Amino acid sequence: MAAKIISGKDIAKEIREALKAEVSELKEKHGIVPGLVTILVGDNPASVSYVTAKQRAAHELGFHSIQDNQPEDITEEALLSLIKKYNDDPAIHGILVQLPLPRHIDERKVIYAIDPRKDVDGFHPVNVGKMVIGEPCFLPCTPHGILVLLDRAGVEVSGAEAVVVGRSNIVGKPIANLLIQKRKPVGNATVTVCHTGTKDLSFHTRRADILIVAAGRPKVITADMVKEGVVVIDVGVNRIGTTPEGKAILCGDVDFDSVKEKAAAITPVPGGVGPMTITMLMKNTLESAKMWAGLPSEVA
Ligand SMILES: Nc1nc(=O)c2c([nH]1)NC[C@@H]1CN(c3ccc(C(=O)N[C@@H](CCC(=O)O)C(=O)O)cc3)C=[N+]21
Repeated sequence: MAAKIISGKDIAKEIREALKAEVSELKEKHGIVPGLVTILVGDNPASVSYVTAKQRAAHELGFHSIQDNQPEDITEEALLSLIKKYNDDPAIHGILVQLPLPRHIDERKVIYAIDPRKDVDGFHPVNVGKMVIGEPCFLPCTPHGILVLLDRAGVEVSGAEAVVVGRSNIVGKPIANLLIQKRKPVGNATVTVCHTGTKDLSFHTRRADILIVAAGRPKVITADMVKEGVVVIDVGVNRIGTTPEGKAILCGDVDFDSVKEKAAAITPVPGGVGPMTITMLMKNTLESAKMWAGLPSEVA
């Protein structure tokens, strides 16, 4: 069986159209413009390209958006006071500090410094805690995007065996948590969480009806490790080379070419989860703007 390709790119485009309409309505009816600041420390090429994509999306939706570039050697103290400035800025509803940060800066301190009501990444412990107990909050963008992808692709999640490979704070842990919740439309799965050190990884992955891979290693999941008819969500973004024109060559954590022959559905890399991550950042920022204005919102 050749898999249905779940195009995150197309689904993201549809959702952004809907968000755009909502942004204009918010502007017309209430005079509110969602505001997003993305803070980039240094000039790591991958980080620059992600932040640029986020800013482009924000512009396209009609957000007030600020790209705040800081030098690699900014002190932790200066970065923390910059965050405080945006915490206190009423035109800003979402603050994103691009990770990873240089080694001399404590990421924990930075995440704790962001006002949880502007934490559109969903990384602050207040939001992580609310997510775990099922309260309205900012969901982390990648797991949030995966929920939407599964919903839009019509995947039956309730009662399914979902296997997550990877246990990071930004993908593995939160997606496993969300999938076990009594949550509609996507939830009520039976979840196993593995990682690259799991004994007999393929014993687990072969049981999966839904396989979510965020291992951070190129092509760790091969065709022999999955069952016929599985739905595969590939979260990996690995740069494995450069084209003669100087563009990065990307691949996922799944060996797409072989796995697609056995899967019922699969997300590609690029064009799968990545565009959804950015779209959910926009969604969270819009919901934040509504919350700050005292309007009904999904995050409060
Ligand atoms: N505070 C913070 N929040 C983040 O959300 C965050 C972060 N730091 N640090 C890095 C990771 C990574 N991430 C991606 C977003 C979009 C694509 C994406 O759109 N990828 C395109 C390809 C992009 C390309 O060509 O490089 C695709 O898969 O089609 C990928 C990765 C967000 N992250």
